[in-house]
Amino acid sequence: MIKKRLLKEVPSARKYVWYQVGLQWVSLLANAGILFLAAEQIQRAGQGVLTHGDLGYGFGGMLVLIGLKMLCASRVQYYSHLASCTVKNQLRYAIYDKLLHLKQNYQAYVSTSELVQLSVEGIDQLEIYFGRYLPQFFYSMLAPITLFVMLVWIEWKSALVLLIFVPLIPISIIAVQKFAKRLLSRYWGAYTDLGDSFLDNLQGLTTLKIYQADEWKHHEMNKEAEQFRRITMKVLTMQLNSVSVMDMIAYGGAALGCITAAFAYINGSLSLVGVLLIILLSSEFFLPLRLLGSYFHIAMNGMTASDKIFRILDIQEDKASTDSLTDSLFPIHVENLQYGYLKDQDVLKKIHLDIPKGTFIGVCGVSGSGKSTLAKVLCGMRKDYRGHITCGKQERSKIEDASFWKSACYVGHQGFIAKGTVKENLLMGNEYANDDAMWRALKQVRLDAFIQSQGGLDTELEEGGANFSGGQRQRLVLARALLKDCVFYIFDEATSNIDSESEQAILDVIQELRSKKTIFMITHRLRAMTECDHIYLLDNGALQESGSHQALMKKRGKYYELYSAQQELEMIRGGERYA
Ligand SMILES: Nc1ncnc2c1ncn2[C@@H]1O[C@H](COP(=O)(O)OP(=O)(O)OP(=O)(O)O)[C@@H](O)[C@H]1O
Repeated sequence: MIKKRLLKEVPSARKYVWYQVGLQWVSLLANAGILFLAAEQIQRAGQGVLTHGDLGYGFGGMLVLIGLKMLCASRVQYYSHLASCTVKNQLRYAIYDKLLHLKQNYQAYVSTSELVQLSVEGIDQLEIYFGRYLPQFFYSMLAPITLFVMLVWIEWKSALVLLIFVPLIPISIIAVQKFAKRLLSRYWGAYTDLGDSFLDNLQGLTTLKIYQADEWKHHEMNKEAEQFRRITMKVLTMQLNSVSVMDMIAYGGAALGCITAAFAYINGSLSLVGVLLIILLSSEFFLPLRLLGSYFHIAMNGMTASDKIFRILDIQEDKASTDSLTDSLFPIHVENLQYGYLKDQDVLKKIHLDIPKGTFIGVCGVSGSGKSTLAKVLCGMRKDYRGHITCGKQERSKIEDASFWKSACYVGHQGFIAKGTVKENLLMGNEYANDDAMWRALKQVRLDAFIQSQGGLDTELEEGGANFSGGQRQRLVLARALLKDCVFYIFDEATSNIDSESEQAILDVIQELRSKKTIFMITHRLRAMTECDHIYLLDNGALQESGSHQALMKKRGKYYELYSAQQELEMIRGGERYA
């Protein structure tokens, strides 16, 4: 019923839990005092001996105790809030910190939507665990014992009856716990799956509309949502049933305690004050546990979410990647490289390749041959490879990413563009770049005239650069990469899915760069490869051919076949265009 790891994870929230328990206990004593004073007044009134002095003393005392109770209640709220805030802050910080340590690699372990759900709603559920459930847990142990100690002096039989019924409530909670755990695990599974599908479908809505597949996806989502609704209803039913059982125990126990006290009063072994006190306090025996039971289900939800949060926090980071790049990045030497996303399914198979300083290296191959995977491994996004990648004399997997990225830059086919101005996006490449340098870079990628016409460097970009065309976005990404001015550029399909004018502009820039930098270019457009110093052709994850464009063409192997087929296709397209 208590998760020790959660308590350990947020030590600073623990003191607020104890403060709440203490204040609730003081409030219980105050309540007992109020009831005692009220019972005493009633007895005196019944005996006809109630004086003005008694009334003043009784009501005055009750007012003071009511004030104390109110103060305790407000402080309990305050500390509950503090406990929740501390937990939320610390756990969200821990997740964020973990993500920073996992770097680009985090998606290998957890999907973005699951991460968002756990960090937002999952942690919100823990707010109740710390803010309400935990203090209530300890208080509901303390309250019946305190009341028993008080009432046992008044009438031991009634006190014992009340005490005996109390443990039945936690027993009923424990009985449903096992079932609840399984059910809540399924609930969270359905919830994160639905979140994944929702995000996926939202991102691909345009494509779904184009293929008129939105209706079909709509039905799929409805099915998933229905599954989620069913499991949610099961969770609610389980919670309501369990609350009903607890109510039966609580009210049954209180009633039995009251009946025992009433008999004692009739027999004359108990005073009126005693019987009134037992009747009025009997519900206090059960109320804390009854409340604990209703918090328990929400807390269980949080505990299940916490299992998933701990799974993220427990991901083993690449502790080995702590070395700075001490010497030159070059030559980069890849030897016997093997890598697979899944166990026993290698996507890269015993690859050997060299990237000497100042060379222009090309990698090609049909779709799915492993080109992007090779780039990911080279960039350190996947470090659990077998074989060797040495940068100078250092193993790539041991080099800290920040140190690697000081010398290198990666340009993929969909570079990240942040909401903000063109200038802000360019400054990401080099925070010290001045306006002249930015205009030079924009000119190099042939985007200067367009940016000028839009309002200059302060032109606003929407999220993801949505108000720019695909080609303009890609040229902006390249301008940013140029401003970085590093020694090693990795281009991974940097010209795919864009117009021919933008493609040519990007290829021209890469050509210009080759005299000054080391370039590793992945593309399936073989026309762009003819100027490479060395080309590697991958086939099904293995290195099939390598050499210069001329040597590979002479060889008349796979490269020749692919190149000739693409040339033919382009000629046909060209013919069609001019027909
Ligand atoms: N995250 C992933 N998890 C599991 N398998 C993956 C993942 N990414 C890629 N793969 C698999 O690895 C293989 C190589 O993919 P990769 O993206 O490296 O190919 P590629 O040559 O770059 O293809 P393309 O030219 O189409 O981009 C494919 O069979 C693909 O299904």
